[in-house]
Amino acid sequence: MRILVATAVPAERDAVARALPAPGTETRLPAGTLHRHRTTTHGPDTPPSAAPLTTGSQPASLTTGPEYDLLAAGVGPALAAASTSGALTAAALAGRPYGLVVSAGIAGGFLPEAPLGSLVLADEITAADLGAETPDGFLPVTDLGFGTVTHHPPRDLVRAAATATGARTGTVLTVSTVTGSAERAAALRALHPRALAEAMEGFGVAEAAAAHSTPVLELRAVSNPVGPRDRAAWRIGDALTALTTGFGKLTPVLESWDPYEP
Ligand SMILES: O=C(O)c1cccc(C(=O)CC[C@H]2O[C@@H](n3cnc4c(=O)[nH]cnc43)[C@H](O)[C@@H]2O)c1
Repeated sequence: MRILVATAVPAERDAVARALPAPGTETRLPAGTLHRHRTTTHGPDTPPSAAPLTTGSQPASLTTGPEYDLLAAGVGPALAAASTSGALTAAALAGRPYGLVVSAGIAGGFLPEAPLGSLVLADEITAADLGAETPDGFLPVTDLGFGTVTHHPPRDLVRAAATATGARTGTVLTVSTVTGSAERAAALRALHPRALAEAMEGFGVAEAAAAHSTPVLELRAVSNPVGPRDRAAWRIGDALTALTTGFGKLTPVLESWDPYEP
């Protein structure tokens, strides 16, 4: 299976890359640069040092495992959607479509459920503020008769991935504005009681994946609490380390996942 992993920034992409065994090759697209990591399975006669990285004329004891394309897709839902869509379209036109898209990166966590350094897996990827303010409160665009505000990753995949990584599962919100006050954090939780984390790309990545009928997953490592802004208190390094560790535990699950299994 080919898997597209979309992060916001290169530091997050590189944190994911550190969990993958093979060195990446780079492919330029109009929408960004894909860093390709190919996993291989070695038979008893093929020491890893002798294994070629290309798929052409492989020895019988070497099979090609899943291929991961890592993309720093940009910050925010619109750029993330555009970049992800570009990569999905390029793959489809090349006759090598992706079987799964993963939105990965750091996030703000709602305390106490999602503490700093913890992992969160989305069972719902929700656009938190896509809608309209009315005198009676916020209305999602779906209540206005448009589009969608939530995407659901495959339930069996979320369950297996959470078991393997130790991540908590719940709603991951996508916002265009990072929350900066206790009042806004409380308002978001009132609207989305199952929310564990907020980030800025998941819904955009999921919209692009849905347009290509491709399943999506969102994995986040918590770098800061959702609430009053205190950038100096963000623990980005710890979150990137947690992302690497979590992604390393996730790969066997992705590699054994059968999208057609009921
Ligand atoms: O400065 C750095 O070294 C650095 C390294 C990795 C990532 C960053 C970012 O600033 C990533 C921005 C990205 O993170 C998500 N995020 C993190 N916390 C929150 C939050 O509280 N609310 C919303 N989004 C958050 C988000 O997806 C951003 O795109 C810097």
